[in-house]
Amino acid sequence: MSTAHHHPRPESTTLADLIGSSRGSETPDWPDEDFCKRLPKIELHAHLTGSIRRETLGEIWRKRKEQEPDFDLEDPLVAIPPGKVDFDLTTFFPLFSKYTYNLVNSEWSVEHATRQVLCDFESDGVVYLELRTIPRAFDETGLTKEKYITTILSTIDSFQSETMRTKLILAIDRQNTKEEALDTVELAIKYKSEGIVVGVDLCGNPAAGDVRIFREAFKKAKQNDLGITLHFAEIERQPIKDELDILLSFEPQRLGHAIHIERMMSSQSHRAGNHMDDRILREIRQRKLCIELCLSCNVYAKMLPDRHGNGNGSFQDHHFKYWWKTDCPVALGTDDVGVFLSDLSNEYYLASTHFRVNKYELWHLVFYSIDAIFADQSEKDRLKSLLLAWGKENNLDVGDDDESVNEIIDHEDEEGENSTEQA
Ligand SMILES: CNc1ncnc2c1ncn2[C@@H]1O[C@H](COP(=O)(O)O)[C@@H](O)[C@H]1O
Repeated sequence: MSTAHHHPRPESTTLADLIGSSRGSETPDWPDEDFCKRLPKIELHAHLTGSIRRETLGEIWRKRKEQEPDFDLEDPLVAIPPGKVDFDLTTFFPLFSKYTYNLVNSEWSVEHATRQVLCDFESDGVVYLELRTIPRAFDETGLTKEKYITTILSTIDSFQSETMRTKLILAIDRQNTKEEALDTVELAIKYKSEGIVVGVDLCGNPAAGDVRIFREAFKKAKQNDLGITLHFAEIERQPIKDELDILLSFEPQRLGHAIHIERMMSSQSHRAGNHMDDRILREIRQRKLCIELCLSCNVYAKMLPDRHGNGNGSFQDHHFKYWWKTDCPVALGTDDVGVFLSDLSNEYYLASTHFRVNKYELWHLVFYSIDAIFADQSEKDRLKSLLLAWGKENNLDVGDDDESVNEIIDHEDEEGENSTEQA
């Protein structure tokens, strides 16, 4: 990757060396936590309900208890103990369906929780945020899907500032019906003109659902100029054989997680006879789709294949290692910071320490992902000038303008094709 040409990486051999050197004063190229916090960041993969702090759930729970002493949902401190992050895919989804959705189910609680989520992203140095949420109706409080969304939209609207701009993606749950998916797209179309709703996502339990039924919904989203991002290959065996082909036929600009598609990482699967399809990988790289990567989520939820033979995949096994050297933009994201307890600056710090990403390269990751946001050109321009100015102030060799940075990006594009094979 050409950025490495600008800033050769020291030949540290162990992670301990690397973490040590990144904190040492002799190697100013290595980011520390403060750098990662100050770096103006873009968050493109954050689920609203999964981003709610446990303390906030506690506040909502206590208020509810005051109003309804018979309210019998467990205290969040018991249901989701402080510090617990080891949810796997079988315990993770029920956390929402069995707990959070029974608590955050009224206009007040949705607004209160959304406000806290926005505050937290802003104070972590996020300058552009795309939150996503599945429109949900709550019969017990009479909150309709539309009211749920308009409550979030007005909270976002009242929070907009020069420091952080927020957009909203409406998500289709893999367990939705065809009609429910179409309704979600209709809602997105209806609110798009107000400027906050920018796209549609497909998420939910990756072991469930048949994505073929969503063809029409995504076609409609595309026709109406909504951005499309899809959770992709989160598990090794998709519920239907050609799921990944079908998802690519929805013409997404971005893919979330994109874990189980890389041949280089699947030698064990090869032996087991479920080898990944290089065609899918090539297609993604040819289209230069933006890959939204969530390190802590994937490690804590044990979603990564074990490549070092020491149990579940660790940070070093993360496919960030692969993607950040391709010409596909990589957008680091938190996924569910309320569950995995790692904020976006920490995700940058983790990437930097585990994969030897220097300050310039970290900055470049953000810069290169700007074109993958779903907002319009004026927002992209704002972010580019902000990043360029910040890079200069912090003595990064960012070039004089947007174009000189893009020259580096063009150079990377030429390298793209071959590395699929090397991989
Ligand atoms: C491994 N990571 C993930 N993979 C797939 N879907 C995920 C997810 N993390 C969260 N969600 C989806 O987002 C909902 C919570 O936010 P909202 O109520 O919509 O705001 C969850 O119910 C789940 O369907």
